[in-house]
Amino acid sequence: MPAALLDIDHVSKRFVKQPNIGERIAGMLGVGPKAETVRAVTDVSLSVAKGEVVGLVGESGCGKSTLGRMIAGIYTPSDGKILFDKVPVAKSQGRRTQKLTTRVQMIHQDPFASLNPRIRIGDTVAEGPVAHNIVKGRDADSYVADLLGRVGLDPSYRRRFPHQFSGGQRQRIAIARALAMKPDLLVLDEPVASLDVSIQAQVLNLFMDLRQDLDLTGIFISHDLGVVRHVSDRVAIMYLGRIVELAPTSELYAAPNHPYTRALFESVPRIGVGKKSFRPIAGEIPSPLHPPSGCHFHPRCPFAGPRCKRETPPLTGIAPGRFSACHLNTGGTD
Ligand SMILES: Nc1ncnc2c1ncn2[C@@H]1O[C@H](COP(=O)(O)OP(=O)(O)OP(=O)(O)O)[C@@H](O)[C@H]1O
Repeated sequence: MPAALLDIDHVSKRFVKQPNIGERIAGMLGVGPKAETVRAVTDVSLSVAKGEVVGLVGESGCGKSTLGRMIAGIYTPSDGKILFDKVPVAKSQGRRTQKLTTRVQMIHQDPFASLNPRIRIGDTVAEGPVAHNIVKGRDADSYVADLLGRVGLDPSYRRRFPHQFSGGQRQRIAIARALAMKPDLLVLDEPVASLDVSIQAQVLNLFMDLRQDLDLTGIFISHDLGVVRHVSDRVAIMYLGRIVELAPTSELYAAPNHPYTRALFESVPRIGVGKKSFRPIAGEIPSPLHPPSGCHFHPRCPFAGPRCKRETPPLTGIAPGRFSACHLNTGGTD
């Protein structure tokens, strides 16, 4: 196994959810809610090797974006640490870390929101690399023209404004802007979720080509199992802030182990198969304000026993390179 470029070590993130003004006044009178803690990410450990792409999958609210933002240095972990090339990634770590964060770039779901509508996209793409001395101001124009060509856009488009582009083109611009920083690691947060299916395929293929050409390392966040399968070497399945299964992509899709992973696969509708071929996962996702005891999935799990309510199963090796957090793999559920 090559040395890890990214090391996530027992990382958790909690947010304190403050009551709104009305609730605060009610709180002062002793009848309103108090500040509550959202456990967005809990005790996640993961190493990513250079050149590897790891997919993060899970239902809405399971903590994928929060983990991605911690990796990109946007959020600071509440506990644990994240090392990029052996140096901590966190805003609070000072100048060395700030410089480092240019090596980690994040691409978001909504490319329009991340592009300033009043700035020509050539200037948007050039802004970061000029500010960080990656390219000199006088060379910026040709640098941007080259990058646009690389992401499949006509170099002359650099004089246009964001509203003159389609969704797929904007996402290409967002990729060009991230690549302009010469990153070693890209965190892609639902990068194709807002695009039409045919455009999704184009953007995914572009990512795959760039990945090969530039030897990029990636964290690919998506709720879409099909998309993640296409781009990832390994996949981590998250449930309510924890990784419950981690495996090489082909092995995970051939034989998912964790009951949640299996339920997730069974809940995906497939083209050409009868309506009864998919089964939604039973019950609702519990609130991360009050996660269930033991295994967070136990209230929805068909195999849950008393041990699952009592003990949190650790992520345990079940085969070379495969990990799952389920008591069924370690002596049963009682
Ligand atoms: N800044 C914040 N303040 C308070 N709570 C937050 C904040 N950011 C995220 N959360 C909460 O943390 C939990 C995890 O959110 P997160 O966005 O990481 O999940 P996700 O898996 O990326 O979901 P989605 O796919 O819907 O974006 C959610 O309950 C969310 O409401």
